[in-house]
Amino acid sequence: MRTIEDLDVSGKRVFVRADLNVPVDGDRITDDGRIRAALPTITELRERGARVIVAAHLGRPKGAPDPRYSLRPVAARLGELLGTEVAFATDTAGESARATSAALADGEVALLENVRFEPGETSKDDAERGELADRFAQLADLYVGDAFGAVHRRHASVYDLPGRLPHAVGGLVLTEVEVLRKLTADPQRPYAVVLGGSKVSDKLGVIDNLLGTADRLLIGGGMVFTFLKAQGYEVGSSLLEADQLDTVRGYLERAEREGVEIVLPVDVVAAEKFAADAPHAEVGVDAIPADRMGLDIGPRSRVLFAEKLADARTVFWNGPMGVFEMEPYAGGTRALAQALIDSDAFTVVGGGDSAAAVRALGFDEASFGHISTGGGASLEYLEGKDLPGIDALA
Ligand SMILES: Nc1ncnc2c1ncn2[C@@H]1O[C@H](COP(=O)(O)OP(=O)(O)O)[C@@H](O)[C@H]1O
Ligand SMILES: O=C(OP(=O)(O)O)[C@H](O)COP(=O)(O)O
Repeated sequence: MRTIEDLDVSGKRVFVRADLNVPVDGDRITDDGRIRAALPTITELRERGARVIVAAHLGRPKGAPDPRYSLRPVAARLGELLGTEVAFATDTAGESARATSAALADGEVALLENVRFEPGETSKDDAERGELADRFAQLADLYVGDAFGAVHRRHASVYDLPGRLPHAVGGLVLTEVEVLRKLTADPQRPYAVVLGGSKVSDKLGVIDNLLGTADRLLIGGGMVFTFLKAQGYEVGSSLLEADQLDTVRGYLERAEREGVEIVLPVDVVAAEKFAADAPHAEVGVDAIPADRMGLDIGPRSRVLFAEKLADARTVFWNGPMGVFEMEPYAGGTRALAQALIDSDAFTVVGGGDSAAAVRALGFDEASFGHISTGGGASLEYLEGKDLPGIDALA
């Protein structure tokens, strides 16, 4: 795979696909970790005289412009961090994108509007993605793939575009893969994987493969309720993937057969609604009221999870244990982060929100072995799956 050192970038327009999918509250960026992680590649390209066109997604808009998902605030923050103006194209691959990229001088940077405003970006149809990739290709001379958090997505700007331009892999992707390789090659055991968060349908599938590699699987966050329901508990109005219950029962049986320990919470914090000021209480998993939703793991579960991590030698964690953005439901995630720090294990925290949680709750990033910018991407890498955004760079 070519790296950016192998490209002659001086005076060239370089399309950099980055993962700038940061958490936002209105137009305020609540954690800029992914923007910071994108800086080294952009800075090196600028210093070598490239005209840098950055492309990225924010959230999951439905293939049309939606002001809630505009990257404009990200352009401003990127400019602050780079210490230079970042031009912002108000469309993704249209008139503004063409004019903005054409106006760049050597060493200057532009950011395109959210690539997911174009239906072709995430389309399952090769031709539709290809049509968008063709338009992207007209904006630039070279392509750099540096969006580690999105390399598991077969999307136009990640997968189809590199085949249309001379390309190279970015330094962030290289660093991430180097660390994660340690976890696939020969992890020190016991090897524990902690899964949580809200992208439940996306991430349930990885469990099948993790049962073959991990010694212990701890389940928290929104993932919990499909497991509890599969075991016969009522979960009220909690996040539930009702069509995955049989799959999850299959995982539980297989884990039992193969001696992999699946650790589930024994209590949760159940709230009347998804709000920080909602009435809430700690309840056993056998007593979740029908009109309440589980928004965090409970105190007994926090102790249990810490015990299960204490003697681990390797831990991979993706997905917050609860809705950490609201203080009443942050305790589980805080306790889990502390348990990783207290263990002697090599610890990897992956995922946009998991990394943001660790920082928001005041932990020192240096207390962890590695903080990865990719959650789903790391998990698919650990599964040994082909990652479209890396394969396309070969
Ligand atoms: N019990 C829960 N119910 C609903 N959402 C939850 C629950 N636990 C955690 N979450 C949410 O999960 C989100 C992060 O999930 P996800 O995107 O899968 O993680 P990551 O970005 O780290 O890969 C957070 O915004 C958090 O509020
Ligand atoms: O936030 C991301 O992934 P993550 O939540 O698994 O870390 C990436 O930006 C990918 O976003 P997507 O899961 O909407 O494709």
